[in-house]
Amino acid sequence: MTLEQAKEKLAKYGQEHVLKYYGELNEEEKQGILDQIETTDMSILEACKHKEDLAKKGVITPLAAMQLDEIEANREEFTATGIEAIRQGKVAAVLLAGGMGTRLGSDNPKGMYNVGLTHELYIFECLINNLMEVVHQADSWIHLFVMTSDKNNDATIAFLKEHDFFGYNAEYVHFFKQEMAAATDYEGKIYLEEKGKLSTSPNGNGGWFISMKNNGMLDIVHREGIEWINVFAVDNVLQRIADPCFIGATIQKNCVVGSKVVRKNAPDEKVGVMCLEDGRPSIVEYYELTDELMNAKDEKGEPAYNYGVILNYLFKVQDLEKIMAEKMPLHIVEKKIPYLDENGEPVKPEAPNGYKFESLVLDMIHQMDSCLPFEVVRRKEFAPIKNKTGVDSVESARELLTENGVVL
Ligand SMILES: CC(=O)N[C@H]1[C@@H](OP(=O)(O)O)O[C@H](CO)[C@@H](O)[C@@H]1O
Repeated sequence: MTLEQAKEKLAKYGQEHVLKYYGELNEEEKQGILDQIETTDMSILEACKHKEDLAKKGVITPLAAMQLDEIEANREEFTATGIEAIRQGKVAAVLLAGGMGTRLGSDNPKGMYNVGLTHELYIFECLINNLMEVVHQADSWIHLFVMTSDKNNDATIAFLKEHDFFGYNAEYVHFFKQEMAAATDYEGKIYLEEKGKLSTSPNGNGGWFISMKNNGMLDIVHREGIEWINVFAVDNVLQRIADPCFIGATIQKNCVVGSKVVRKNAPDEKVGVMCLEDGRPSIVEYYELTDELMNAKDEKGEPAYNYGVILNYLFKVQDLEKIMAEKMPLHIVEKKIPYLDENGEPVKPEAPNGYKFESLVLDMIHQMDSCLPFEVVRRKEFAPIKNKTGVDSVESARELLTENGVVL
């Protein structure tokens, strides 16, 4: 993009200030900021002006989950169907790993965190070990797509190569980067991180399929005849990936999405809850859950919204492609954003000073016609590492790993 074109685009969105230091930049930096201006979706900044209209929910009603007893009664049949789909190469997995281990006190990609005590055991390693169990069971490799971000792509690739992909077949591992979104002040003006660099952050986990497309990954999906994609989060070390029983149940129930859920351990547990919204499958994120929904009871007196998602979804590719052109709701998150002050000096704020814009994978569920919430045993499949200590931490995950026979 030329300087003229950049100016034109910036003027349209009232962001001309980002070129304030353009004259001071060297040629490479100039090109850098022009490229950034070209690739940044600025229409989303308009969102700031209509904050109230964003991500508004419709009428929420309960959605029943397939519970453990029903799953047990059909385990063999579901598993056989799932294994068959895997053997036919119809199933792939997508690891959402764009994040850093900042909250764990690490500067590395989150997946590089070592949860081992007497020997090294990295989060990535735990996940690959889990997937390997299915590879052995099905006697078939499963394509694993790894979503990284600008912040951690090179480190992630180098780390996995250095460790020989923890025994996974490298031909079945593919990397792609999630896109970045601009971060702004409270007036919707983009911050500068450096004189030649807009302040940006990963665009949320809802952009994963579009990013796969933009990075040429769908060519692989089509070439290989992949029909189902299991997306999952990097932070859950007990995550069962490409679980044949889950895949089989989703296929047999004729659903276009499956979502692994756990019975909530408290009404205010920090998990999104499965529900129907205006009659379609949906998820209300924990910070948007009203007291009324939190305490609602069904006819049996049980909590009506009792199934929390563990960020493990199985999507039908065909249906993902159908919704690709649809706009996703944007979530605005208040954050501490490093920026340059009036004198061009870098500032690391102590308190939130602006917005980041994210689209969320759970909003994709609402765009789908049907979803099977599939209950799993919490202590066998859910050990998320969000913090260093306390609830959902390295400590609690270690306890659960040990309980499941993993030697730390
Ligand atoms: C946008 C999104 O996918 N949020 C997920 C995700 O939330 P966190 O804020 O990352 O903890 O993980 C939770 C499970 O650990 C899940 O319940 C929730 O819905």
